[in-house]
Amino acid sequence: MPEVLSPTLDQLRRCTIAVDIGAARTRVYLRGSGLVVDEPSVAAVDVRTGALIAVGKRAETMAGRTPDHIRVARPVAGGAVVDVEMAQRMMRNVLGDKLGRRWNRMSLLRGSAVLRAAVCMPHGSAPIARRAAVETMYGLGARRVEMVDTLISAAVGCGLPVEHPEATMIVVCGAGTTQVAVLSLGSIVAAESVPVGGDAIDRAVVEHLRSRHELMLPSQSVRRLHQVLSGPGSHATTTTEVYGRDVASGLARAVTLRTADVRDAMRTPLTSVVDAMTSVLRQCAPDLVADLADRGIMLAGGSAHMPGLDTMLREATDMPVHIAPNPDTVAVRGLGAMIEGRVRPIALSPLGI
Ligand SMILES: Nc1ncnc2c1ncn2[C@@H]1O[C@H](COP(=O)(O)OP(=O)(O)OP(=O)(O)O)[C@@H](O)[C@H]1O
Repeated sequence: MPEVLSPTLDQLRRCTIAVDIGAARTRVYLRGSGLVVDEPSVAAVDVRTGALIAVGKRAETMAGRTPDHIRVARPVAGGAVVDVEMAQRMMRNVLGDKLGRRWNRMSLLRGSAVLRAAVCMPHGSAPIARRAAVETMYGLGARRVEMVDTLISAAVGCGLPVEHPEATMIVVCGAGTTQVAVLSLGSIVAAESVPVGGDAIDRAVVEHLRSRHELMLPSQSVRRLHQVLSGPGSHATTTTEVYGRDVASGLARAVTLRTADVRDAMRTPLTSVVDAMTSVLRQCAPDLVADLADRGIMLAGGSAHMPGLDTMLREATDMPVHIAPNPDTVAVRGLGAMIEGRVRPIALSPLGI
């Protein structure tokens, strides 16, 4: 059971940067400066020369539109860096000189001092995933890497009172993974991680259109569809027209979709998220579950922005669901708070003294 507020807080305070390398976005917090990088985890490479053509937002816009000699690579998948070299090149590029001057100045000031980085890792990461994260950071000049469970840094980033004896529940729904935890007294009481996130929910909507309406929807259109159909003020009967390519003829065609259709499509991947939530609750003592019934669940991660997701989780669990402020950056901001020393260590007096 990982400790939230443990002696490693001292080690974290010695870190210069806090990093969250996600399947969708890479975020870097620099001590003393705040969030300096929040870019898509994407790199475009010329396969003939191996040269990097674009990274981040510019590379992401190229996806699906490139000629044969350009490959759009995503070096992070399923909560782990799957291509260390590409991740290093991408990060070096998105960081530019944001880190360089300061990182170099610090190494001069400290002589041979060890440059430390803090990285948040998805709950239950395999050793190979941890190794890949460490190697990625070594390639950027770090000489020591401290790892923190994403659920813990996200809870801190949401401002949840994790060190108190009452239970708090957090659901971090990212692009490829959803992590769920109940925390109390600075520790994770129970947690689960499922390989389902916003991307799987989007894919379910695209698949619904393909199988029910024989329409291929461009992936960029899914977000607009969510906003129109599941946003504030929409009802089950609200409709919108979506354009795509007819599966058989290949020609452009429109279909009319209802909010209820989109929600039905989202429900299938969400079943695993709800199962993970109920499994975590089952592992908790009744007193903790009673706390949660009052306080509710904090929803974080980029997919918390998805209109209607909070309502669907509320309906499925019968518990209040609150969306964290700036939910997509909570993990890196929580880690940032730790490296800045803004997180108080837990102080428990030994019994009988
Ligand atoms: N406004 C929005 N509406 C709908 N979905 C959104 C919105 N903003 C972000 N998302 C979704 O959030 C996901 C990205 O979330 P986040 O940035 O937390 O991912 P990540 O940390 O890189 O991923 P992971 O934790 O799985 O490695 C994507 O699936 C994206 O489609």
